Amino acid sequence: MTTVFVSGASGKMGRKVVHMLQATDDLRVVGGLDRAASDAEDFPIFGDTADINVTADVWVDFTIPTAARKNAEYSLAHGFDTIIGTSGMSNDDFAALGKIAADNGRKVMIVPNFGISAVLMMQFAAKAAKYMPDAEVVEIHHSDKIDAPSGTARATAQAISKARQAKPVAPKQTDAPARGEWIDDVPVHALRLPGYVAQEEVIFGAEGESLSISQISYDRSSFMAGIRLAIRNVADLPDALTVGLDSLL
Ligand SMILES: NC(=O)C1=CN([C@@H]2O[C@H](COP(=O)(O)OP(=O)(O)OC[C@H]3O[C@@H](n4cnc5c(N)ncnc54)[C@H](OP(=O)(O)O)[C@@H]3O)[C@@H](O)[C@H]2O)C=CC1
Ligand SMILES: O=C(O)C1=N[C@H](C(=O)O)C[C@H](O)C1
Repeated sequence: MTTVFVSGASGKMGRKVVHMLQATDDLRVVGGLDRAASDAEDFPIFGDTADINVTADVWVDFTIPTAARKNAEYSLAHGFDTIIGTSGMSNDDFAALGKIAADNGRKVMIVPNFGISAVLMMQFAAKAAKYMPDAEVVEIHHSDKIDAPSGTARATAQAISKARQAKPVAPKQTDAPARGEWIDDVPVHALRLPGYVAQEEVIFGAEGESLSISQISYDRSSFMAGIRLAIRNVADLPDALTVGLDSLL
């Protein structure tokens, strides 16, 4: 039995993760953290890390960018292998948490997207970028998402940039807001609309042809299999810091 602590337990993802854990035989939720403490569940939800009086094998965080790093600094120093789904952290945050994990003999896994369609989309986009360096990313999310662009879009842009073997031929970065945010020399466009959950399209252009790779999460259930996989395997990862789900697939 693997015990799990859910940070952001009262949020949209946190509640879904709790239900998934309660329905999974080898996983058990033993505590949660959110902005407001609660005893409405059959496990305690604490309102502050200072109040936490339970421990668990794995800490899972779905909160907000400004809270996720602080929460993980606590969890890694208090014996929890830690999985972060929260988006919006910087590469400096990733490196700092990797060091804290290593110093404490723990593992930290930071996963921009737990959905298999999104993981495959990023892999396919990296493969295409080798041959088609000109690409733009368009992501659409629900209207209460606070960070933009999404963590998935950032990771996609970074993967495209890393895989390129030639420079893009399209015009370079300009200050025109309509051209999006350039991440590692890849323009990224973020839309926020009611009715959507999460989706992304990567559009490649080359002389006389184009390629489009897209994925859609219609429901947050799309993330649960990836989260289960991460919880079951985080302790056995070879490195203190792992980014993405790819190494577990
Ligand atoms: N990697 C992936 O596959 C996925 C990642 N995400 C990411 O997960 C994160 C959460 O998304 P979502 O559930 O939709 O967001 P929600 O706003 O629904 O949930 C976030 C929860 O965190 C709580 N919270 C805020 N500050 C703290 C804190 N300091 N400590 C503990 N809890 C806190 C919020 O409380 P309050 O409401 O009171 O502020 C809220 O209950 C986002 O960054 C999102 O991008 C989402 C889906 C998939
Ligand atoms: O906020 C969300 O909902 C999501 N956030 C993640 C991101 O920023 O990429 C993952 C997924 O897109 C859902």
